[in-house]
Amino acid sequence: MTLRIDSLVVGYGKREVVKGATLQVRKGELVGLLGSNGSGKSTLIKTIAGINRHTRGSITWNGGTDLAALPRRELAKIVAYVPQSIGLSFALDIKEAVLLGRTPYFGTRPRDDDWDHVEAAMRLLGLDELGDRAVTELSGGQGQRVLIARALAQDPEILLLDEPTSALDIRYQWQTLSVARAVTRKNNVAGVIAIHDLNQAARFTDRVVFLHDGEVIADGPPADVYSPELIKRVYGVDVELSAYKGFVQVHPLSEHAEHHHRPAPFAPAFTPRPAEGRLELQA
Ligand SMILES: Nc1ncnc2c1ncn2[C@@H]1O[C@H](COP(=O)(O)OP(=O)(O)OP(=O)(O)O)[C@@H](O)[C@H]1O
Repeated sequence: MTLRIDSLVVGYGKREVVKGATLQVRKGELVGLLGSNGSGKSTLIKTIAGINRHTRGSITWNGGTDLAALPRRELAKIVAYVPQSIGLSFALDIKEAVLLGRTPYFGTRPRDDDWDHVEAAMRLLGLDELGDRAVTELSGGQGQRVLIARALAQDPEILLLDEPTSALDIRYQWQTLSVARAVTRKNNVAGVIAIHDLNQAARFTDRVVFLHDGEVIADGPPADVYSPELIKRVYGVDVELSAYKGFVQVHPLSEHAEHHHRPAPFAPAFTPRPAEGRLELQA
């Protein structure tokens, strides 16, 4: 019951971007994919989703199903993918857009069961409040929530989220990450989320995998994996770690932040006046 990615190589033209990545995601687990801009996170996620093709290695599910060899409709019953960018250009209302997630399951017409999935997904993402607006009229964050609802309506076994919270305000960031966390656990889904916020990754994921220049350089629970050395290597930033309610948290150290940690320079409250042979307090 595992998504296995073995020695995966993916490139654009002759340029390799994912360079032999190996990782696994078990059912019920949410894995955070971390790494600097351009490290290969989206490329890896799109390859699992069947959008990019790998040149070497393998992607298997449940001990042997080669995901890259599945017909598109069969793949869509297993894998749901939420892209980084919005791109909702069809003249559909919200409900119809979420219903697109059910197309692998019905023939010409959706059944009651399909609508049940649509309504449940809309409720989870707070979309029922938005009524029957056209998706082209939604804000960036509302559109992002429609895409996530569409992926959940798909009732996948593998859920791939590429920076799903980048356009969301803090309320919906937390709601979306909580939903991703809950859905992977409750529905026994293998979840992968590319995410930039190290603190949210620590809060919501079971495990983090760091990609660095297309290679996996760390893999494990955030509290075990995060270290100032690793973060310096990946992002070139000096950080300090702390614990908050049992979660590891990362604090970048700027010149300014370091200044606050230093004791104030010693300033005597009085000045000796040797000429007069005694000490006087300064006013
Ligand atoms: N369609 C493409 N054609 C050519 N090169 C691409 C394409 N998409 C991505 N790349 C290159 O592949 C590398 C990895 O990009 P990718 O989008 O996978 O990184 P990422 O880790 O998701 O980055 P970010 O954090 O900025 O989203 C980058 O150098 C990028 O320029």
